[in-house]
Amino acid sequence: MRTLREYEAVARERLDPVHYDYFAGGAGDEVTLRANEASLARLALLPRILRGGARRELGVTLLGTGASMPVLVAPTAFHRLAAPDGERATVRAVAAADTIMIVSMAATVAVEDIAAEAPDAKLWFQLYVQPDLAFTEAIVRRAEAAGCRALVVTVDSPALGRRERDGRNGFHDLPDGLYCENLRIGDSPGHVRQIAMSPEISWEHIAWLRDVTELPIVLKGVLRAEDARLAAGAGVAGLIVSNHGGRQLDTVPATIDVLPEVVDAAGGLPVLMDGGIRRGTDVLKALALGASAVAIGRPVVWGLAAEGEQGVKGVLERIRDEVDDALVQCGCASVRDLDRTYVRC
Ligand SMILES: Cc1cc2nc3c(=O)[nH]c(=O)nc-3n(C[C@H](O)[C@H](O)[C@H](O)COP(=O)(O)O)c2cc1C
Ligand SMILES: CCCCC(=O)C(=O)O
Repeated sequence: MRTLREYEAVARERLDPVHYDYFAGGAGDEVTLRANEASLARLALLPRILRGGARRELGVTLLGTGASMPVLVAPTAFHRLAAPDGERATVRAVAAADTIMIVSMAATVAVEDIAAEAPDAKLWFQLYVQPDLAFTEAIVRRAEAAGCRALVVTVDSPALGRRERDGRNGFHDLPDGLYCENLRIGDSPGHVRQIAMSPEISWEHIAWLRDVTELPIVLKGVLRAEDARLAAGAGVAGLIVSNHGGRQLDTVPATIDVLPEVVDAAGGLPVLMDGGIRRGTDVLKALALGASAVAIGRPVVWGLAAEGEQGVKGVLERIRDEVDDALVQCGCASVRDLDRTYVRC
């Protein structure tokens, strides 16, 4: 497989079609799902000439965590549906690539076991704040104890998105034997249905979370400038511009289209972006428009389904090569050289 899209084609052949639809699908008419990739494709890169460097610097530091490239692994649920070792295979590949894995709260391997599988892996933990604060705090303590270095709080899910493919396929729960291991309490296994996506979660919960943990808090799912301003005022450490890969509210804008206004409102906080990143050129466009880094969701799942750990490694190395190629073609020696003049809107 030479490209991220080729990994998707192989994954599609290997996966149970019901599980493929869960991974691939979006909400409603999937307008936003398509828009993420389409808007990135529509932007043009404007390279400089007669400059650059013999070697490119791709590394970034995010909230004190170094990554060898500006491409992180977005939190995605249920990796054991894609490959038997699930998140264990993913974390080995992520550690080898020296980037950051954002572990999903809905992982099918416990965060402690993910951390133990690759002790030098750099992990952040994704959290859906639960109305049961004692339960939420217990999960935060587990993530801290496992060595996670940031909490990524998903704020675009006051309710689960309307995923019509899953409805048609009757996919509402994990098959027997697979559990949401981060929700396990004592001997009772964690079930997907236990994850509350609650419309009652508010800024007060973010303030509560700041009191509960020393970990930096990143809000994932920001699309509007005024929310970025509120976030900066609420003492969060970073933002992720995300529409959940088109899986929550359909017809919201493509993430790349709102990135600049969120960056301008974020008061200097690091802003990451995800949604539709499939090529090195997509990464450059997001960085040029102010992102500190991007994250990829589905391509990692496709690598995992196609070839397990090797497949995730393949996906990460191909996007790294493409970022390097796009930089050299743009006349840049470093990801830090990019600015808005490199993109024509
Ligand atoms: C199968 C799947 C599961 C996901 N699970 C989670 C999750 O558990 N928590 C979360 O915050 N986001 C979740 N997301 C959203 C991703 O973190 C990310 O925002 C999105 O996939 C980025 O778009 P991309 O798939 O086009 O790269 C999931 C996305 C997919 C495709
Ligand atoms: C209840 C788990 C939800 C995982 C998720 O966020 C997604 O499928 O997009």
